[in-house]
Amino acid sequence: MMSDALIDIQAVRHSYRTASGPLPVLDGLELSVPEGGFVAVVGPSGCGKSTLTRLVAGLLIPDEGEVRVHGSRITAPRSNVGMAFQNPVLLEWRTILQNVLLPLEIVPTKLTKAEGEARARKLLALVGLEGFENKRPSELSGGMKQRASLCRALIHSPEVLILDEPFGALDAFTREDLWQIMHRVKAEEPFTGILITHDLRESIFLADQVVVLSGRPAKTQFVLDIPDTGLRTLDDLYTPIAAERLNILRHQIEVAQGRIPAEAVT
Ligand SMILES: Nc1ncnc2c1ncn2[C@@H]1O[C@H](COP(=O)(O)OP(=O)(O)OP(=O)(O)O)[C@@H](O)[C@H]1O
Repeated sequence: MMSDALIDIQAVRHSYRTASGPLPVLDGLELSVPEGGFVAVVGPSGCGKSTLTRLVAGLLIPDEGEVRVHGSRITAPRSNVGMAFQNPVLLEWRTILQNVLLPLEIVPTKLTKAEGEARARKLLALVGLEGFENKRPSELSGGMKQRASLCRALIHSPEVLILDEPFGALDAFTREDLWQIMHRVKAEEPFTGILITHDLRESIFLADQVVVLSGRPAKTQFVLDIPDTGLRTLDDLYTPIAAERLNILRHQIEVAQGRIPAEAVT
């Protein structure tokens, strides 16, 4: 199918082979992210959200259906992807700056060593870590480590940024700080991204589209567009429209969990 989406997932089905037989995880996954788009994916625990990120990174080829990036079918692992996870996994024997530079040692880059370092310093300043370049990971708080991990995911200007619950382990205030930092980063360093999250407020604050997956095997159950209304502030989460969006998504999650019938929310 022709599409101008940067990431285009169509009719994907996949089962893991396990000792006790095939485990169907995805059945009817559809997802489309335009260039510069930021899509949040929410769904019941264990429904296949991380599996979706593996498909986009080319770490997993689906049994059926297609995963395309820029129109090309993904058939092998992709280096042009940036990833950040709940656990920031920074290397203790490297400084923060050296940690951020790590992807440039692994994936092909046009940047010289000096340019790479300048970019790393710029990204660190953008997330408020100026002055921490030469610290070790253990000298940083959880939120600061996660900010460094975000810089590392962006250092090679990836075609796609995949964030798999990056703020999940942080306390509520730190998480809200990170949300605001994400907006700053997106404005200064535009990216195309997929955010996996369990936090509905996070999804409507950060993304321009929220995709709800059904229970396993997951299909795309519901899509909510969040129109671009310019810069978002935390106050926007306490408006009637935000309350309405959260209510819609909460009900969709209840449907996905099988706790209420689909008819109850239409
Ligand atoms: N390599 C694998 N082999 C077999 N089963 C797997 C494999 N990876 C994941 N699974 C199973 O597939 C299902 C979906 O896993 P996945 O990690 O994609 O879900 P998730 O939605 O990200 O979960 P959570 O919300 O708990 O983070 C789970 O039941 C998991 O146990």
